[in-house]
Amino acid sequence: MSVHVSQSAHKIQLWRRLGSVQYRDSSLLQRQHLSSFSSKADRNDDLVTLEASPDTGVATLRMHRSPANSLSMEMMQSISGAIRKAESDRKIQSLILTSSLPSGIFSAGLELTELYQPDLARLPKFWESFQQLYLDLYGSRLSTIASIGGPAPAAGCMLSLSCDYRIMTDNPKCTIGLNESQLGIVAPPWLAQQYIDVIGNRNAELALLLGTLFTPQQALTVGLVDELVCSGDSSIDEMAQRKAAEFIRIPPKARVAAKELTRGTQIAKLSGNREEDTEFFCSFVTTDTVQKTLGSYLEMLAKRKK
Ligand SMILES: CCCCCC/C=C\CC(=O)SCCNC(=O)CCNC(=O)[C@H](O)C(C)(C)COP(=O)(O)OP(=O)(O)OC[C@H]1O[C@@H](n2cnc3c(N)ncnc32)[C@H](O)[C@@H]1OP(=O)(O)O
Repeated sequence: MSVHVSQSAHKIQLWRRLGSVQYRDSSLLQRQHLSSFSSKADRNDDLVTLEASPDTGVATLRMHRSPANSLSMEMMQSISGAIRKAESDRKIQSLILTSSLPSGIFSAGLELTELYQPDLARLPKFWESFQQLYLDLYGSRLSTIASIGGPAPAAGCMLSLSCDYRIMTDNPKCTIGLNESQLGIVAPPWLAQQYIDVIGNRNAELALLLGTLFTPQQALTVGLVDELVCSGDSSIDEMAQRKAAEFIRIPPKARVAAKELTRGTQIAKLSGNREEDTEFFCSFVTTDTVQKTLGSYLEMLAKRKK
């Protein structure tokens, strides 16, 4: 236990050092105009759908925030709300998390307009919603299955890592991983720890440094996903339903206790450190250096599209 705490404290210090030393004294934001990245608050609640089936004990949470299921504050709150709703139904034991966007994109990660030239009053609430989503999904009493039919970079990968089981479509265009370093940012310690726990220290170290996005085959090899579905095989939804049924056959109390064994420490750690984590995020993301790099990344995305 004490080893865990000291390792985590060290990680937080490393994260903080990136903000306070490398980017010290750079508090003014560079304002750049990027017309295609201008949205901020979502106007409606129609971002996710929850379909619960008391007969099977399985609920399906479908994300459909067009165009890429990027995680705005409202989107994260909607997902958290749907997880809690499913949990409140005692007949539900399993949750499948998936996308219903026609493009198949699972989630493009954090909504970049929340990070770039951010609304400073909204920024802490945005980050708290991200923490809350992690706590709700990673700590859920439900068995959770990510059905990943498209790309899942950065916080999209976090959604998958927070589930108990990950099934992905075997299409090389669908990549997954924590690519933050490519954007000039770094994953928070609790997200990096999930990565380490799932793919091992060395794989995580290299992938975090390089911002690697794994193809499905590579993701399977490093253990980032548990199973691949080839087109022509049974559908990814059917496979997710089958896996959910397998989890449901385990007595729920034992299943939840087993989850607590592997996740409890990390969940308690973030729960006790939310304010500090938020303060660090807000000061880090608003530095000149991070803002410039995010601006360039957004331009690159817009150009790539053209
Ligand atoms: C400072 C400390 C912060 C620490 C935080 C650490 C935790 C998490 C960080 C993040 O999650 S940052 C987000 C990282 N995400 C990405 O790098 C993904 C960027 N997007 C893509 O690579 C691609 O869009 C895609 C997901 C692979 C899909 O590619 P595809 O070719 O199918 O579609 P596109 O044409 O590129 O995109 C469609 C549409 O979506 C918009 N979009 C994509 N990603 C985002 C996003 N993250 N936020 C906002 N908007 C996004 C893209 O601009 C297109 O919009 P339109 O032009 O169609 O309006």
